[in-house]
Amino acid sequence: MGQEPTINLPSSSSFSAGRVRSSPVTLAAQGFANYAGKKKSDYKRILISRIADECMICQENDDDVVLVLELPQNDPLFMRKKKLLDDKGFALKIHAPLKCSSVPTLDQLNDFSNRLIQQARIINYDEVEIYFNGDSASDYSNPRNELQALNYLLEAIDNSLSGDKHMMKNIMQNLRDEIVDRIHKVGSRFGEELEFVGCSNTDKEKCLLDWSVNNGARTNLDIAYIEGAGRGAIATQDLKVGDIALEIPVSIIISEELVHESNLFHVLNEINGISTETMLLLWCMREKYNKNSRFILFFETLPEKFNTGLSFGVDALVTLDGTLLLEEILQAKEHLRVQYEELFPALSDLHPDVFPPDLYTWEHFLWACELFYSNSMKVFFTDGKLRTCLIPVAGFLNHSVCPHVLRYGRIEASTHTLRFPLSRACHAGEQCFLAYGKFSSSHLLTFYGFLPQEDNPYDVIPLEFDNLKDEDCEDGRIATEVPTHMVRGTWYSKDHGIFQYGLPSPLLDILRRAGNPNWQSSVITKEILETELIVLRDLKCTFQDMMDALGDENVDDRASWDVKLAIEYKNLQRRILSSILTSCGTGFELVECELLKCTS
Ligand SMILES: C[S@@+](CC[C@H](N)C(=O)[O-])C[C@H]1O[C@@H](n2cnc3c(N)ncnc32)[C@H](O)[C@@H]1O
Repeated sequence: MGQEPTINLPSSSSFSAGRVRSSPVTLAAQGFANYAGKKKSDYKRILISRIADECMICQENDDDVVLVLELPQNDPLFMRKKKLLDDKGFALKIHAPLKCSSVPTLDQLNDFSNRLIQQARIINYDEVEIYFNGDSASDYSNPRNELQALNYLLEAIDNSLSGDKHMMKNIMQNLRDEIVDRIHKVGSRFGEELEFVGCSNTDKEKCLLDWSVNNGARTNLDIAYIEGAGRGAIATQDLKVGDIALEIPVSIIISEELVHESNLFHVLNEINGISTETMLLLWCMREKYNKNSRFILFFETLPEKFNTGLSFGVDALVTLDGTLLLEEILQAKEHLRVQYEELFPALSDLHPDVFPPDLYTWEHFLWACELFYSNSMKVFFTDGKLRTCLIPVAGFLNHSVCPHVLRYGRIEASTHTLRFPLSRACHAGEQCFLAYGKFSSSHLLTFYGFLPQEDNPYDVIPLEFDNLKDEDCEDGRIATEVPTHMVRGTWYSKDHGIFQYGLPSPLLDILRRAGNPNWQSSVITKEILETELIVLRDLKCTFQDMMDALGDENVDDRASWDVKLAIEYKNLQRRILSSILTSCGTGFELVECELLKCTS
C-alpha cells in the first residue's frame, strides 16, 4: 500500500503530500468530491457544470458603452476573486473605450475583448485555477474553464442583443463574432481525432434512440462505437455554439419517482437514513431483469461489465503500489462493501419477494454502483429539487477536458425537457463530448474506468502542511476545505523564470516564509537567494521520494485491461513528478547563478 511521504522542512515545519479525500462516503451511489471548490466533506458527484443564475448585464449610457459584469455574492470564492479583480484594476462595471456613435477599430475591439475575457476568466475561476493562475489571467491553461468564461460573455452579449435598445447592436455583434472565434480556437487546439468510428453493432443503441425520439426526445446525435471508449455520440450535422445537441423529456428520465411507484418503496422507506439515490440504485438492480419494464431498451444497452477502478483485480492493485490511488480505490470499495452488508442479506431474508436473493448479490450491487458512478447525472427539477438520474441516450456521451456540452442539468420549465446545448461547435461526424465534472484522472479511473488522453488540469497533487500557516486566511482559501496547497505538471505554467520555476506562487511563498520569516519578494539579497535554494532543495527531495515510491517503469503489452490502466496511471504520475523535479533542478541552477553574481 502507498505510504504518504513526510519530510522535515526548515524551521522545523513538516508537511506531508497526500490525497485529501479519505473520509468514507455515506451513500452508495455517491462519488468522491473533486478538488475544484467542493468541500472535502461533500462527496456528492456533481455533473452540473454551472448554475445559470449568474449572468452579465449590458447597459447603454448615452454614447458610452458600459458593461456590468456580475460576480455573484454567493460564489464560494467571492472574496478571492474580488481581490484578484481589484489587484488587476478590473472594475465590475466597465466603461468601454468605445462610443455607440462611432465605428470601433479592430484594435479597439481586440483590446476590449481581451480585457473582457480576462475578467470573465477570473469570475469563472475555480479553486484550482485561482491557485495556479491567480497571478495572471492573461492566458488560460484549462480549456474547460476558458469555454465557460467565453460562453459567459456570449450569453451576456446575446442578452444585450435581444434587448430593446439597438444603439450598441453593431458593437455587440462584432464582439460576439470575436468571442465565437475564440471559442473555435479553443476547440481546434483540442480537436480530437476519432481513431475509429464503427457501426459494428449499434442495433440496441438504435432501438433506444428510436424509442427516445418516439417518446419526445430530439437529437442531433447518432450513436457509434469508438476505439477505446465504447459507445459515443456523433453529430449528425454541423452544430454551432448554442445549438441543442440533445433534448430529453422528463417522462423518460429515470429518477426517484419510479421508486415511489414500486413495491420497494414501502420497505425502503422504513429504513432509517437510506438515501433516495440508494433506493433508486436498488430499484435498478431489479428493474434490469424485469422483462416488462418500460425502460427495458435502456437496460439492454448497458454493459455487462463496467471496468472501473472499483473492479480492479489483484494484479492491477499491486501495480498501483506507491500511488495514492491505491488507497482511494481500496477505501471506496470497502465503503461500498459496508453499505451492501448493512442492507443484505437482511432485506432479502425479510422480503425475498421484493428483494430476490439472486438479484441482490454483492456482484450485482457493485455493478449498480459502477452504473451510477459512471452514468448518473444530478438534475435540478422544476420543483427546485436536485435528483440523481439515469438519462437514456445522454448516457452515451463521453467525457473530454475540452467538452462541447458544459452547461446542462436543469429541467427547462417551458418544455419539461433536459437540454444539452453546445458551448463549442461540433461538426457533422465529430464526436460530441460532455463535461462530467472537474475531475482528476484518479477520480475518472476509479469511478469511470478511463484516463483522458489529453492533459487534465485537475491532475493535482495536494500538499498538506502540519505547522505552516497561510497568512491570508481571510481570503476564503482555508474556509473552502479543499487542499490549501498543491502542485501539478509544470508544463501548464507560462513562467519558468527565477522565483517562479513553473511552480505555484502560493506554495513557494509559504515555504519561503517558513524558511525566512523576513522574506520579501521586492528585495533580492544573498539571504533571500539562500532561502530560495533551501526551498527548492526540499521540494526536490519530497517529489524525488514520491517518484522513487513509484518504482521502475512497468511495461506489459499483453497485460489485462486493469493492469494496463494501472500502468498508464503510474506513467502519468511519473510525468507530473518528473516535470516538477526538472523545474526544481533548473530553478536551483538559476538561483545559484544569481547568487554567484551577488557574491562576486
Ligand atoms: C456515461 S458513459 C458514456 C458511454 C460509454 N462510452 C458507453 O459505451 O456506454 C461513461 C463511460 O464511458 C467511457 N468514457 C467516457 N469518456 C471517455 C473517454 N474520454 N475516453 C475513454 N472512455 C470514456 C468510460 O467507460 C465511462 O465509464
